[in-house]
Amino acid sequence: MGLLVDGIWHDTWYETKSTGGAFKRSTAQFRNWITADGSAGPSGTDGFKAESGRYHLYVSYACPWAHRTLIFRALKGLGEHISVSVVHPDMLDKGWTFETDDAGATGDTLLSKSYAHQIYTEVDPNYTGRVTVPILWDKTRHTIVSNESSEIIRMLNAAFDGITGNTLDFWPVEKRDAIEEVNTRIYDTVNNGVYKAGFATTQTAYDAAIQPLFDTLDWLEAHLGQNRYLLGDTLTEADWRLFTTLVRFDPVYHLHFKCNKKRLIDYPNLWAYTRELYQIPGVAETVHLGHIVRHYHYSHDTINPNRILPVNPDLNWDAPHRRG
Ligand SMILES: N[C@@H](CCC(=O)N[C@@H](CS)C(=O)NCC(=O)O)C(=O)O
Repeated sequence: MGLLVDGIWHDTWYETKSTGGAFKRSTAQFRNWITADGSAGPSGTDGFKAESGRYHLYVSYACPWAHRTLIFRALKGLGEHISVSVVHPDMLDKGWTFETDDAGATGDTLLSKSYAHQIYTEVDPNYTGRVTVPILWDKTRHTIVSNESSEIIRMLNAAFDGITGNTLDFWPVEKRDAIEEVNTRIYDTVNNGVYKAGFATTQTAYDAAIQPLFDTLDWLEAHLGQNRYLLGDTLTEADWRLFTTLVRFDPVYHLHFKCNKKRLIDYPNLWAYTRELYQIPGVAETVHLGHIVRHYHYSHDTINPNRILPVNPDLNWDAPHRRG
């Protein structure tokens, strides 16, 4: 675990002293958008036109943010249009690596790098910042389009529709305000909330994260008792953003991040909802619990210094969900 400073890799854990033990996630720096005609998106520059075979995704199967992009690639029929490399689940002193000695870790099938930080310095030899996945790479311009998953999924949602003919819309215009509202609460208290609990280095910081997390899960349990999806009858990006955290909840966050007031399976509606999303064709193939469990427990030695992997209960993801 580390970061780049002026293009040089430094092996240091997250700094939490200056924030009273609280984990603060840094902001992604590459913020261009792929669009259907190559015009600029809401941020960044123009010139990233949707074209088959032009773009490459670097992901970790363990990472909930990268997982969103894999789900959109699958659901939007982009498998044959956007290639993928998968990092090794262990993120140790060199950060994400392209070692291949774990089933599913592909190596860097595009640029043949050894470490993900070399992809960042390929674009900016003086890059300063964290080296995160997902990374969306442009083979034509030899640069990073974006390293912000919330924006990558919105590009994949629409930019390639003219190429694929897939018009599924997970970010419908008329629901965008409502999606934003639910995303904000879920990001702060659930998606990032589990990290705030897990990476807290003081009791106060942990306590400040854990209550809002379970308050939101209790609210979601009630909400999903009345609604099939977060926004009612329409499946939207808000559901997929929640899903990648829920799928990791019992295998990892419950124990490793001390989010243990309740398990996912203690919430009947949330658990059935998670299974419904899991069972949508194409989604199960994006869920790699082996990488998920291995990554967190093996990589975060400040939390689990002996790197012992827990056995974990078997969850039946294929059990009928009986929703809808
Ligand atoms: N804002 C980013 C966050 C991505 C992120 O934090 N990814 C984690 C993996 S789950 C990572 O690569 N962390 C490495 C680090 O922080 O050094 C996004 O959503 O795309």
